[in-house]
Amino acid sequence: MPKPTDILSFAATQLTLLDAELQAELAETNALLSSHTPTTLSRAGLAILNLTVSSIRTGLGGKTVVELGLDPAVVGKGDKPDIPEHGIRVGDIVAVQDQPAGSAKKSEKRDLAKQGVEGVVLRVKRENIEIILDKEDADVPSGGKLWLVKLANHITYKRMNQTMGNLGKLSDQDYTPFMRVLFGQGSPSPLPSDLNHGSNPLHKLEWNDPSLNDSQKEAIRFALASREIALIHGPPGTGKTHTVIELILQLLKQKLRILVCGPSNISVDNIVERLAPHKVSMIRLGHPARLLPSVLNHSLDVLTRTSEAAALVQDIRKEMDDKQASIRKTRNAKERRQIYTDLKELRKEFRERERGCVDNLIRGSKVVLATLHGAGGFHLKGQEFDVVIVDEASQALEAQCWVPLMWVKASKLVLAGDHLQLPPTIKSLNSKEAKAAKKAIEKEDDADRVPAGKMDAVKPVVCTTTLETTLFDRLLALHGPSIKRMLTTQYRMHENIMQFPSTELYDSKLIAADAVKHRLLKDVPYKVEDTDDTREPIVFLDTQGGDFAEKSEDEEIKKGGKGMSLGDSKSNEGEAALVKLHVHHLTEGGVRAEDIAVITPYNAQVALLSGMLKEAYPGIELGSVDGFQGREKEAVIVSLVRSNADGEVGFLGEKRRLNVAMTRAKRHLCIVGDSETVSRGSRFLKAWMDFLEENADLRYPNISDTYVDEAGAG
Ligand SMILES: Nc1ncnc2c1ncn2[C@@H]1O[C@H](COP(=O)(O)OP(=O)(O)OP(=O)(O)O)[C@@H](O)[C@H]1O
Repeated sequence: MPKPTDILSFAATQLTLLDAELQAELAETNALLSSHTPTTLSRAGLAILNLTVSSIRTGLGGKTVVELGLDPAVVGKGDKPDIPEHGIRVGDIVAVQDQPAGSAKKSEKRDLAKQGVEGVVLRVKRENIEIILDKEDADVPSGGKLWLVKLANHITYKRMNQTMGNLGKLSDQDYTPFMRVLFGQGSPSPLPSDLNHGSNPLHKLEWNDPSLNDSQKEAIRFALASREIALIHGPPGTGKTHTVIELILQLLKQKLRILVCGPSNISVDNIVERLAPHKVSMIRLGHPARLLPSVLNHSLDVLTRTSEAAALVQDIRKEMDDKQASIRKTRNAKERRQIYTDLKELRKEFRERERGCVDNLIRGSKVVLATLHGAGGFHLKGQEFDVVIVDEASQALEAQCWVPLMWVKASKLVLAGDHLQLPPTIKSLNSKEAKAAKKAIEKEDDADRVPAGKMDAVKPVVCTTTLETTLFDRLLALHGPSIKRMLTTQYRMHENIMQFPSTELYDSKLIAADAVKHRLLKDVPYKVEDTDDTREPIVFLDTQGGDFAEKSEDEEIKKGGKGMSLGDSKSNEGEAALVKLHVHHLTEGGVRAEDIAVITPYNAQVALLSGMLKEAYPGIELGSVDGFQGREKEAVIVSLVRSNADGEVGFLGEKRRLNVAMTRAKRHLCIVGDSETVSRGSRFLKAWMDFLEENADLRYPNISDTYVDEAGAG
């Protein structure tokens, strides 16, 4: 019997864990801000110096938008006023402050982090950057030079916290039967007994895409027939989004109203783009600056401007802009106060009119799309949907999934994802709260342990969660595999590349589509020579023997938003040289650098490789395994890095990370690693090394090869 999850204690645990996660993120940002000078932060891409306000206007929701550009005093004569390269992106939370002197002491800087105004980056252009301010009456520092600095993103936490807070306030009679199923207090309604037979009406569906494969069709029928929950399990390259699109079209044929969400803007935009050719009446919520240009025509903002009611809203917007402009000209405190009062009134009026206009638009749409977080905006409060679909569901925190579920009225949920790839990144994994939650889970597991050999008959049960447990994981654990259907034909990898992950992780169920199963690099649709490398789907450069030892390094702050983490990382120079050599061989054979990706679990190795490869091969893509999830390339080289006498594998011990690493390549996968060290890491790693030994083109490079060929390798 599945053990039901106590909803109140679930909400309380989530709140504690979310708070620990926020604290971890704040601590990381504070450590950065307090221990580095503004110049270092700017070099690391986390701050922009020497700015001034170039204009202030009213944006969506009546919020103040400040545009910042480079201070003309720092722009050389005849130079373009372009902002130097930085890693601040749309959606980032930033503070705008008077710029501290370059020599400011650490403690002064720490205080500064609390001054100035905070806001969200709305638009990033070469010459300026726009920020929506959080507080309506915030006074932007003016006069001297300003700087802008990236802060921890606490806004997403706020919404998740509110959601979990609201969940925790419900009483027993508030729980709908749908919610009870989500917490195992009820079982999903039984499926029609003839679902798998031709007699069921769902077998007479007219498909919009006749090329759907059988597992995709079965998943769609299953999702249509399920009353409360359906999980669509899409291993790498199996057309998960393809299936979701067809599902949406079928639901629309049944005249149902659908809310489609994903954890990121890109996951949602991807669906909008693929639905657009089907002429679906849909609306995409979310700020236009965060949406892909191709999606804008479906965005609420653009539709609001082009609809009839829009004119009324525009009038007020103009009046507010004029008032904003006048504040800056006024020095008189009394006048300024009056203007703020007027603005407040106008803002109220603006919101009311805007709400009316927006409400009409949204209520008229059969498909509404938003990020999970965005679905919690006031626009959707209490609206009714027949089905909520979450794509990339295993990339979302459970609390994130509850944002739409608590906010709109819905009675059915479809999750599409792959719980065997990486879950969302968690920073507080080792916090006190996270450890306590893990312990509680282990205790539950122990209580449920069954005699060996009977395991299959028992469903795993997870009543307590860590932040890493996604809703997808928890539902699967709660109700067992009968609530999911797996897509089994993959359209990405050569069959040899697919084989190991299929056997080890997907019950040997994956099948390579005919179009891809024998594709090699030498067959790409441009001229590539037939070489020892281009004719091999898998190459293993085994560095065993101890000559290619790893190195530990303290990671410096890196350029760009994602590289904020400080701490211990690993690199391996010998492996990096082998990677370079392999890239050299591939490109010599005619493979374009743009068709090659080099990935590795360690940031220090990314940095090392970047220094060695970027200049010689500008088109090549380099990055962490985690950052490459969801992507694919013709040729992928994976540098495993770990090589030590103790068999320490750290990060590599995570199966889901390895799964991502080994399933990105379409035609050629080259693994560079030390089989001796790696195979000691886990049973899974041992099995992988054995598989490579038998099935890959196995090579034992010599450290001296890397010196000789280095010279010739560009
Ligand atoms: N039935 C099908 N017939 C032919 N090609 C298909 C079919 N289904 C999916 N594909 C192709 O497979 C590829 C992957 O599809 P899609 O982008 O939907 O995958 P996904 O599973 O969402 O991706 P990921 O593996 O990154 O999660 C696409 O190129 C798509 O056109």
